[in-house]
Amino acid sequence: SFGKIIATARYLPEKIVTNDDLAEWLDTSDEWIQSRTGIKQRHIAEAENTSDMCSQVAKKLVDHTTIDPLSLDFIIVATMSPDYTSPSVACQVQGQIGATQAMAFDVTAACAGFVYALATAENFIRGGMRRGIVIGGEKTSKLLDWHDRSSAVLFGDGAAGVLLEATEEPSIIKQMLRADGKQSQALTAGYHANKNIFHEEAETSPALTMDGRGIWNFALNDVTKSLKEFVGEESVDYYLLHQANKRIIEKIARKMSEPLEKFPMNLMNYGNTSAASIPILLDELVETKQLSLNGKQKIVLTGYGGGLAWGNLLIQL
Ligand SMILES: O=C(O)C1CCN(c2ccc(-c3cc(CO)ccc3Cl)cn2)CC1
Repeated sequence: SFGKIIATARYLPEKIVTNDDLAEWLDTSDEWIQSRTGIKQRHIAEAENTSDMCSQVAKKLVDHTTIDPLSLDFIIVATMSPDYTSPSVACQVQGQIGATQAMAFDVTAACAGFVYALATAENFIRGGMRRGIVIGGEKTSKLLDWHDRSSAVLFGDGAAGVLLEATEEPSIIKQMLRADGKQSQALTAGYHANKNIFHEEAETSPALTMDGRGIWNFALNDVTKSLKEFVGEESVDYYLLHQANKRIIEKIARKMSEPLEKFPMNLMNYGNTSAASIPILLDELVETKQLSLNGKQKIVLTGYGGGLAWGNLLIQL
Protein backbone atom coordinates (compact mmCIF):
# COMPACT_ATOMS: atom_id res chain seq x y z
CA SER A 1 0.00 0.00 0.00
CA PHE A 2 0.85 3.65 -0.28
CA GLY A 3 0.13 6.66 1.93
CA LYS A 4 -2.55 9.20 1.00
CA ILE A 5 -3.20 12.52 2.76
CA ILE A 6 -6.82 12.27 3.93
CA ALA A 7 -7.00 15.46 6.01
CA THR A 8 -4.95 18.49 7.08
CA ALA A 9 -5.18 20.75 10.15
CA ARG A 10 -3.30 23.61 11.75
CA TYR A 11 -3.17 25.33 15.15
CA LEU A 12 -1.72 28.80 15.83
CA PRO A 13 -1.44 30.21 19.35
CA GLU A 14 -3.68 33.22 19.93
CA LYS A 15 -1.11 35.95 20.65
CA ILE A 16 -0.02 37.92 17.55
CA VAL A 17 3.21 39.95 17.75
CA THR A 18 3.67 42.56 15.03
CA ASN A 19 6.96 44.01 13.77
CA ASP A 20 6.06 47.26 15.56
CA ASP A 21 5.63 45.33 18.82
CA LEU A 22 9.19 43.99 18.42
CA ALA A 23 10.50 47.48 17.65
CA GLU A 24 9.45 48.49 21.16
CA TRP A 25 12.48 46.74 22.67
CA LEU A 26 14.61 45.69 19.67
CA ASP A 27 16.60 48.12 17.52
CA THR A 28 14.65 47.19 14.41
CA SER A 29 11.68 48.44 12.36
CA ASP A 30 8.65 47.19 10.49
CA GLU A 31 10.25 48.57 7.30
CA TRP A 32 13.50 46.63 7.82
CA ILE A 33 11.80 43.35 8.73
CA GLN A 34 9.28 43.46 5.89
CA SER A 35 11.79 44.49 3.21
CA ARG A 36 14.40 41.92 4.23
CA THR A 37 12.18 38.96 5.20
CA GLY A 38 8.60 39.61 4.07
CA ILE A 39 7.37 38.98 7.62
CA LYS A 40 4.67 41.32 9.05
CA GLN A 41 3.65 39.42 12.20
CA ARG A 42 4.05 36.10 13.98
CA HIS A 43 2.06 34.04 16.54
CA ILE A 44 3.80 33.50 19.86
CA ALA A 45 2.62 30.85 22.34
CA GLU A 46 2.39 31.92 25.98
CA ALA A 47 1.36 29.20 28.46
CA GLU A 48 1.00 26.59 25.69
CA ASN A 49 4.01 24.40 24.93
CA THR A 50 4.86 22.50 21.75
CA SER A 51 2.95 19.38 22.84
CA ASP A 52 -0.21 21.43 23.53
CA MET A 53 -0.23 22.91 20.03
CA CYS A 54 0.50 19.51 18.45
CA SER A 55 -2.30 17.90 20.49
CA GLN A 56 -4.72 20.52 19.17
CA VAL A 57 -3.73 19.56 15.61
CA ALA A 58 -4.17 15.85 16.34
CA LYS A 59 -7.59 16.51 17.93
CA LYS A 60 -8.70 18.46 14.84
CA LEU A 61 -7.55 15.68 12.50
CA VAL A 62 -9.43 13.04 14.54
CA ASP A 63 -12.58 15.18 14.97
CA HIS A 64 -12.77 16.34 11.31
CA THR A 65 -12.49 12.76 10.02
CA THR A 66 -14.41 11.07 12.90
CA ILE A 67 -11.79 8.30 12.96
CA ASP A 68 -11.37 6.26 16.16
CA PRO A 69 -8.05 7.32 17.78
CA LEU A 70 -7.50 3.62 18.58
CA SER A 71 -7.29 2.99 14.82
CA LEU A 72 -4.06 5.03 14.55
CA ASP A 73 -0.91 2.92 13.97
CA PHE A 74 1.60 5.78 14.31
CA ILE A 75 2.06 9.38 15.45
CA ILE A 76 5.19 11.16 14.25
CA VAL A 77 6.01 14.73 15.35
CA ALA A 78 8.74 16.79 13.67
CA THR A 79 10.09 19.41 16.06
CA MET A 80 13.30 21.18 17.11
CA SER A 81 11.55 22.61 20.21
CA PRO A 82 10.12 19.63 22.17
CA ASP A 83 8.72 20.10 25.69
CA TYR A 84 11.21 17.43 26.89
CA THR A 85 13.94 15.21 25.53
CA SER A 86 11.82 12.49 27.14
CA PRO A 87 8.93 11.90 26.67
CA SER A 88 8.70 12.69 22.96
CA VAL A 89 6.07 15.21 21.90
CA ALA A 90 4.53 12.39 19.84
CA CYS A 91 4.03 10.31 23.01
CA GLN A 92 2.51 13.30 24.79
CA VAL A 93 0.10 13.76 21.85
CA GLN A 94 -0.68 10.02 21.78
CA GLY A 95 -1.71 10.19 25.43
CA GLN A 96 -3.73 13.37 24.95
CA ILE A 97 -5.91 11.90 22.17
CA GLY A 98 -6.00 8.36 23.63
CA ALA A 99 -4.40 6.74 20.58
CA THR A 100 -2.90 4.00 22.73
CA GLN A 101 -2.45 1.54 19.84
CA ALA A 102 -0.13 3.94 18.00
CA MET A 103 3.65 3.83 18.10
CA ALA A 104 4.96 7.39 18.61
CA PHE A 105 8.25 9.21 18.19
CA ASP A 106 9.73 12.60 17.27
CA VAL A 107 11.84 13.51 14.25
CA THR A 108 14.55 16.15 14.67
CA ALA A 109 15.47 17.75 11.36
CA ALA A 110 14.69 21.42 12.12
CA CYS A 111 13.03 23.12 9.13
CA ALA A 112 13.30 19.94 7.01
CA GLY A 113 11.54 18.03 9.79
CA PHE A 114 8.08 17.74 8.31
CA VAL A 115 9.43 16.43 4.97
CA TYR A 116 11.63 13.91 6.80
CA ALA A 117 8.67 12.86 8.98
CA LEU A 118 6.21 12.48 6.08
CA ALA A 119 8.76 10.44 4.10
CA THR A 120 9.23 8.24 7.19
CA ALA A 121 5.46 7.77 7.55
CA GLU A 122 5.17 6.82 3.86
CA ASN A 123 7.82 4.17 4.39
CA PHE A 124 5.89 2.75 7.38
CA ILE A 125 2.73 2.50 5.25
CA ARG A 126 4.66 0.84 2.44
CA GLY A 127 5.86 -1.54 5.15
CA GLY A 128 2.30 -2.46 6.16
CA MET A 129 0.95 0.18 8.56
CA ARG A 130 -2.56 1.47 7.74
CA ARG A 131 -3.15 4.90 9.32
CA GLY A 132 -1.23 7.61 11.17
CA ILE A 133 -0.73 11.26 11.94
CA VAL A 134 2.31 13.38 10.96
CA ILE A 135 2.69 16.78 12.65
CA GLY A 136 5.22 19.62 12.42
CA GLY A 137 5.10 21.70 15.60
CA GLU A 138 7.35 24.38 17.08
CA LYS A 139 7.66 26.78 19.99
CA THR A 140 10.99 28.26 18.91
CA SER A 141 10.03 31.38 20.92
CA LYS A 142 11.37 29.56 24.03
CA LEU A 143 14.73 28.96 22.31
CA LEU A 144 15.38 32.49 21.05
CA ASP A 145 17.51 35.28 22.44
CA TRP A 146 14.78 37.95 22.39
CA HIS A 147 17.40 40.68 22.43
CA ASP A 148 19.19 39.49 19.30
CA ARG A 149 17.50 41.48 16.52
CA SER A 150 19.03 39.33 13.75
CA SER A 151 17.19 36.15 14.88
CA ALA A 152 14.31 37.19 17.19
CA VAL A 153 12.40 38.86 14.36
CA LEU A 154 12.46 35.78 12.09
CA PHE A 155 10.66 33.04 13.99
CA GLY A 156 7.09 32.21 15.01
CA ASP A 157 5.26 29.42 16.87
CA GLY A 158 2.64 27.03 15.52
CA ALA A 159 1.75 23.48 14.54
CA ALA A 160 0.06 21.68 11.67
CA GLY A 161 -0.20 18.17 10.28
CA VAL A 162 -1.87 15.53 8.15
CA LEU A 163 -3.79 12.28 8.55
CA LEU A 164 -2.25 9.62 6.31
CA GLU A 165 -4.04 6.39 5.27
CA ALA A 166 -3.05 3.32 3.25
CA THR A 167 -4.45 3.18 -0.30
CA GLU A 168 -3.65 1.18 -3.45
CA GLU A 169 -2.62 4.14 -5.64
CA PRO A 170 0.78 5.79 -4.92
CA SER A 171 0.47 9.45 -3.90
CA ILE A 172 3.83 10.34 -2.34
CA ILE A 173 5.54 9.29 -5.53
CA LYS A 174 9.13 10.43 -4.96
CA GLN A 175 11.27 11.40 -1.97
CA MET A 176 14.76 12.87 -1.53
CA LEU A 177 16.26 13.41 1.93
CA ARG A 178 19.69 15.06 2.29
CA ALA A 179 21.99 16.47 4.99
CA ASP A 180 25.30 18.31 5.27
CA GLY A 181 26.60 17.84 8.81
CA LYS A 182 29.77 19.78 8.03
CA GLN A 183 27.62 22.90 8.30
CA SER A 184 25.94 21.79 11.53
CA GLN A 185 26.93 25.03 13.29
CA ALA A 186 25.01 27.20 10.80
CA LEU A 187 21.85 26.88 12.92
CA THR A 188 22.03 25.72 16.55
CA ALA A 189 19.45 25.76 19.35
CA GLY A 190 18.76 24.13 22.69
CA TYR A 191 22.34 23.12 23.54
CA HIS A 192 22.23 21.20 26.85
CA ALA A 193 24.96 22.24 29.29
CA ASN A 194 27.69 19.60 28.88
CA LYS A 195 28.40 18.92 32.53
CA ASN A 196 28.08 16.17 35.11
CA ILE A 197 29.44 15.44 38.54
CA PHE A 198 32.82 14.65 36.98
CA HIS A 199 33.16 17.28 34.29
CA GLU A 200 32.32 20.94 33.99
CA GLU A 201 32.32 22.73 30.62
CA ALA A 202 32.28 26.48 30.13
CA GLU A 203 28.59 27.46 30.00
CA THR A 204 27.32 27.86 26.42
CA SER A 205 24.12 29.78 25.85
CA PRO A 206 21.28 27.46 24.77
CA ALA A 207 19.79 30.30 22.72
CA LEU A 208 19.26 29.81 18.99
CA THR A 209 22.19 30.93 16.84
CA MET A 210 22.03 31.33 13.07
CA ASP A 211 24.66 31.98 10.42
CA GLY A 212 22.22 33.80 8.14
CA ARG A 213 24.65 34.17 5.28
CA GLY A 214 25.63 30.50 5.44
CA ILE A 215 22.05 29.24 5.39
CA TRP A 216 21.10 31.77 2.71
CA ASN A 217 23.83 30.42 0.40
CA PHE A 218 22.90 26.81 1.25
CA ALA A 219 19.27 27.52 0.30
CA LEU A 220 20.20 29.20 -2.99
CA ASN A 221 22.84 26.65 -3.98
CA ASP A 222 22.49 23.13 -2.53
CA VAL A 223 18.70 23.20 -1.99
CA THR A 224 17.92 24.76 -5.37
CA LYS A 225 20.29 22.41 -7.23
CA SER A 226 18.67 19.38 -5.54
CA LEU A 227 15.18 20.71 -6.28
CA LYS A 228 16.01 21.10 -9.98
CA GLU A 229 17.36 17.53 -10.14
CA PHE A 230 14.41 16.20 -8.15
CA VAL A 231 11.73 17.85 -10.32
CA GLY A 232 13.40 17.13 -13.67
CA GLU A 233 10.71 17.31 -16.38
CA GLU A 234 7.75 16.82 -13.97
CA SER A 235 4.99 19.40 -14.31
CA VAL A 236 4.34 20.70 -10.80
CA ASP A 237 1.23 22.72 -9.87
CA TYR A 238 2.52 24.14 -6.57
CA TYR A 239 5.89 24.25 -4.78
CA LEU A 240 5.38 24.36 -0.99
CA LEU A 241 8.77 25.60 0.20
CA HIS A 242 9.73 25.98 3.87
CA GLN A 243 8.58 29.55 4.70
CA ALA A 244 11.85 31.10 5.88
CA ASN A 245 12.28 34.23 3.80
CA LYS A 246 10.33 35.92 0.94
CA ARG A 247 13.45 36.89 -1.03
CA ILE A 248 14.85 33.36 -0.85
CA ILE A 249 11.61 31.91 -2.22
CA GLU A 250 11.54 34.50 -5.03
CA LYS A 251 15.15 33.63 -5.94
CA ILE A 252 14.42 29.89 -5.95
CA ALA A 253 11.36 30.44 -8.18
CA ARG A 254 13.54 32.37 -10.64
CA LYS A 255 16.25 29.67 -10.61
CA MET A 256 13.53 27.07 -11.29
CA SER A 257 12.23 29.24 -14.19
CA GLU A 258 8.75 28.85 -12.70
CA PRO A 259 6.15 31.60 -12.11
CA LEU A 260 5.99 32.93 -8.54
CA GLU A 261 2.28 31.96 -8.46
CA LYS A 262 3.45 28.35 -8.06
CA PHE A 263 5.27 29.29 -4.82
CA PRO A 264 2.53 30.28 -2.35
CA MET A 265 3.74 32.22 0.70
CA ASN A 266 2.16 32.88 4.10
CA LEU A 267 5.34 33.74 6.03
CA MET A 268 4.11 37.37 6.24
CA ASN A 269 1.53 36.16 8.81
CA TYR A 270 3.50 33.51 10.72
CA GLY A 271 7.24 34.17 10.39
CA ASN A 272 9.48 31.14 10.16
CA THR A 273 7.66 28.32 12.02
CA SER A 274 10.43 25.79 11.23
CA ALA A 275 8.97 22.24 10.94
CA ALA A 276 5.40 23.62 11.08
CA SER A 277 5.76 25.97 8.09
CA ILE A 278 5.01 23.49 5.28
CA PRO A 279 1.97 21.79 6.92
CA ILE A 280 0.52 25.21 7.95
CA LEU A 281 0.81 26.33 4.31
CA LEU A 282 -0.65 23.02 3.06
CA ASP A 283 -3.66 23.31 5.40
CA GLU A 284 -4.32 26.92 4.32
CA LEU A 285 -4.17 25.98 0.62
CA VAL A 286 -6.64 23.13 1.25
CA GLU A 287 -8.91 25.46 3.25
CA THR A 288 -8.95 28.08 0.45
CA LYS A 289 -9.49 25.26 -2.09
CA GLN A 290 -6.31 26.18 -4.03
CA LEU A 291 -5.47 22.54 -3.32
CA SER A 292 -7.91 19.64 -3.14
CA LEU A 293 -7.15 16.17 -1.72
CA ASN A 294 -8.61 14.32 -4.71
CA GLY A 295 -5.57 13.02 -6.53
CA LYS A 296 -5.39 15.45 -9.41
CA GLN A 297 -2.80 18.12 -8.46
CA LYS A 298 0.98 17.57 -8.26
CA ILE A 299 2.82 19.41 -5.50
CA VAL A 300 6.40 19.42 -4.24
CA LEU A 301 7.20 19.93 -0.54
CA THR A 302 10.71 21.28 0.14
CA GLY A 303 12.10 21.64 3.65
CA TYR A 304 15.57 23.09 4.35
CA GLY A 305 17.35 24.35 7.46
CA GLY A 306 19.22 23.38 10.57
CA GLY A 307 21.41 20.29 10.42
CA LEU A 308 21.94 21.27 7.76
CA ALA A 309 19.16 19.11 6.44
CA TRP A 310 16.89 19.35 3.45
CA GLY A 311 14.40 17.21 1.57
CA ASN A 312 11.87 17.07 -1.25
CA LEU A 313 8.64 15.12 -1.67
CA LEU A 314 6.66 14.88 -4.94
CA ILE A 315 2.99 14.25 -4.11
CA GLN A 316 0.05 13.62 -6.42
CA LEU A 317 -2.66 14.80 -4.00
O1 LIG B 1 20.00 40.98 6.29
C1 LIG B 1 19.12 40.23 5.83
O2 LIG B 1 18.46 40.50 4.80
C2 LIG B 1 18.86 38.93 6.55
C3 LIG B 1 19.81 37.88 5.98
C4 LIG B 1 19.61 36.56 6.69
N1 LIG B 1 18.20 36.15 6.68
C5 LIG B 1 17.91 34.82 6.69
C6 LIG B 1 18.87 33.84 6.41
C7 LIG B 1 18.50 32.50 6.42
C8 LIG B 1 17.21 32.16 6.72
C9 LIG B 1 16.81 30.76 6.80
C10 LIG B 1 16.52 30.21 8.05
C11 LIG B 1 16.15 28.88 8.18
C12 LIG B 1 15.87 28.31 9.51
O3 LIG B 1 14.55 27.90 9.53
C13 LIG B 1 16.01 28.08 7.04
C14 LIG B 1 16.29 28.61 5.78
C15 LIG B 1 16.69 29.95 5.66
CL1 LIG B 1 17.05 30.58 4.09
C16 LIG B 1 16.28 33.16 6.97
N2 LIG B 1 16.65 34.47 6.94
C17 LIG B 1 17.21 37.14 7.11
C18 LIG B 1 17.39 38.47 6.39
